[in-house]
Amino acid sequence: MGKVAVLGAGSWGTALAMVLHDNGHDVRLWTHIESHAKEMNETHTNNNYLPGVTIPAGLQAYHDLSDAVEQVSAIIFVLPTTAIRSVCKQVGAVLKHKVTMIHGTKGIEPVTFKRISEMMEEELPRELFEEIVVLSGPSHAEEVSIKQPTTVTAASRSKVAAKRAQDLFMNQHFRVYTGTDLIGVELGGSLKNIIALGAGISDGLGYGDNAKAALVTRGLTEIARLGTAMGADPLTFVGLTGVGDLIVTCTSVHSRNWKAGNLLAKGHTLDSVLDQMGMVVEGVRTAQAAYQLAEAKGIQMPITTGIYHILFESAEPRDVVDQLMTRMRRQETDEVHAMLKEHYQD
Ligand SMILES: NC(=O)C1=CN([C@@H]2O[C@H](COP(=O)(O)OP(=O)(O)OC[C@H]3O[C@@H](n4cnc5c(N)ncnc54)[C@H](OP(=O)(O)O)[C@@H]3O)[C@@H](O)[C@H]2O)C=CC1
Ligand SMILES: O=C(CO)COP(=O)(O)O
Repeated sequence: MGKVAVLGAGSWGTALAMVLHDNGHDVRLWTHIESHAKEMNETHTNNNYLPGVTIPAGLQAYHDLSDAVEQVSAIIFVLPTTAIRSVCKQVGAVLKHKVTMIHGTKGIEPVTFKRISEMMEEELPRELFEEIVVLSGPSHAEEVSIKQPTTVTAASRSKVAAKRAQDLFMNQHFRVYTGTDLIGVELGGSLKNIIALGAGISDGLGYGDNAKAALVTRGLTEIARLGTAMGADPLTFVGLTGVGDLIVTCTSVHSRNWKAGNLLAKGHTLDSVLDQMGMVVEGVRTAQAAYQLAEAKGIQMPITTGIYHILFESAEPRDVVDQLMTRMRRQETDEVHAMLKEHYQD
């Protein structure tokens, strides 16, 4: 078992570091805040991000990035999307050898429309890695940190790199599949956060299970519509990192995106919601990116568009629901369903 670094000591970085520690790795959990590293090492807790969870004594928090990445065989980026570019630059300045680069971040950059692995490829010196791996799936940190059964997928263009990530993380509580559809896995994990904001809004408005099931199902259709236009395999969206993650994020009490949507529906402003959350709510910026991307590509994403209007143009949630319900009459299936049908007929 070797040395590995987890960059980002929020809820997900801490939970993933605990999985790696359980698997016998020498884990360095890096935070950009010195007092945070000190507090975690002294108290074995991370109360702002994973309250009530004890961090094992052998799992060390680091503040010095060059110490954290020294001699590691793998680096796992578990940061908000907004921090990926700057932390990659910092890693590029201190890392001296090739490693397996993995990330667990779920977002798309507005304006550039870049996925996380694309940003990493742009910012990290090419000689430091071969192919990037994304680790994604229905996996809330709160459950992973207490060893509740969880399944995820490690996807990379390189089967060898995906297998390396599987070997690092897999254990009896944390089951890791491999895959090669990097684009589909990254997009599914990012776009589902927008729909989860919608599920929180729907629940906050007092709508019931029928509305939520409709959001999940029609949300999946528009995720797959954009995803396939971006080069993803449509089948990925019916797997763990597509519908699986969509279900958990739209229904779990742990979801940050669901909670944020719920508060918005109850009349809180976006700024006050983001202040209250104290953790990253990726769906907000991803809604901006997906809305811009759908407009640029002429792709129909009515739910995403409605949520964008609520977030950034002060639209009333109830009016958005009315608009969605009274859109032009359509048939249910479209080109994404046709692609799936073709696949299953093969
Ligand atoms: N939470 C979960 O259950 C899951 C989350 N994810 C994804 O993982 C990613 C991280 O999420 P999560 O752990 O929940 O986020 P949190 O908000 O819990 O933690 C984010 C961490 O990143 C740090 N950070 C913020 N900006 C920077 C920066 N510029 N440089 C260095 N560190 C920085 C924060 O530090 P500070 O304390 O200073 O803010 C904090 O330690 C997101 O993309 C999320 O969607 C994926 C699966 C599950
Ligand atoms: O991606 C997640 C679960 O798989 C986490 O979602 P939230 O950020 O909404 O909590």
